[in-house]
Amino acid sequence: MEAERVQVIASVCAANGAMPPEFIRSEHEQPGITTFRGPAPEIPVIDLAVADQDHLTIAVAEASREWGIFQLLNHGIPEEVLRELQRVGKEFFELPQEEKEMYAMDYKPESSEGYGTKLQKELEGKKAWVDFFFHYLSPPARVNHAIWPKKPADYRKANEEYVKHLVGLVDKMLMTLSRGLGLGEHVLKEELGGDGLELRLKINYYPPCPRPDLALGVVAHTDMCAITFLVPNLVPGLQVFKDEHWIDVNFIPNAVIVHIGDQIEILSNGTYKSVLHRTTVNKEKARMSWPVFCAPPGEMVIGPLQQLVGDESPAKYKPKKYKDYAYCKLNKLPQ
Ligand SMILES: O=C(O)CCC(=O)C(=O)O
Ligand SMILES: [Fe+2]
Repeated sequence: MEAERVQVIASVCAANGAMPPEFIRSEHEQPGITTFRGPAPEIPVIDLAVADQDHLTIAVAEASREWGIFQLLNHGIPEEVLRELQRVGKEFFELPQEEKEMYAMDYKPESSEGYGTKLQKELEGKKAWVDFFFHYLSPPARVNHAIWPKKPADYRKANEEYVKHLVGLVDKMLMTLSRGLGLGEHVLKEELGGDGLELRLKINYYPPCPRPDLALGVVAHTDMCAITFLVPNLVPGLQVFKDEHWIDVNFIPNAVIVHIGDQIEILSNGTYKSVLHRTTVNKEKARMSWPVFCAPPGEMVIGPLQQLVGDESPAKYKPKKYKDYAYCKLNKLPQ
């Protein structure tokens, strides 16, 4: 089935100013109504250059317990590497439509890769104002360069450079999160498959939208993976649900945004929170973001760490193979 790309719909809207009704959210979701306008706390910002290991552990553990999301400064990924990742992704989405369609993904397995748009409408029959591209970045055995964009020509180089830096940051944060639970620093990574940990890039492309007050980019969700590392472009749009309010994440140039996902919430037996988040869109500008979802291999069984479970703190989640968890989540079945 040929999907209708939001980018194509948006170019028609830009010409006639009309907003297609399937993108108009009901009032309880509309960002124009539900975005909190009062003074809101900012999501935690953690500067890796100033934090010594103990302070870093305390800051990361607290942010992960209270928020499930934080921004990292001085994370060690050079600015030029981020700029290149963003440039090549943007150039891909600016290619003629028929060139992008050569990468159209098939939606069968959970691990699909390629160019896509959400086919099924969500609850209440509404559609998300976003197109995307998915592909693995790591481990090498999982990477299929045949599906990576061939244009621009330096797409591969820019992405390989990014992942080279990112894997070190992922390890560092998993070690920090382990220490924050009072565990040995390698515990979380091992429970997530060790070097088999899978990093999958998604590029989100949110075209300009005539009525950003009525539409949503990505609808409210928690990430099903273990942990997500996200780089946005300059257009704001990420919101998190905190203390019953949808609040905007403030933009900090060159920061990397870290989301705790469902699998770390489960491993930590609920100590760390998988953050509920969504995205809004912009009237004039295309918003883009580059989340990298870090997840265990599908066969790994994930459940509360036995070191964290006892009479005082019974297990809150059932152990489950990650692929079964993903299947239930994607099909909206109970876990
Ligand atoms: O675009 C963003 O900032 C967030 C996207 C997101 O939450 C997702 O793709 O899972
Ligand atoms: Fe997300």
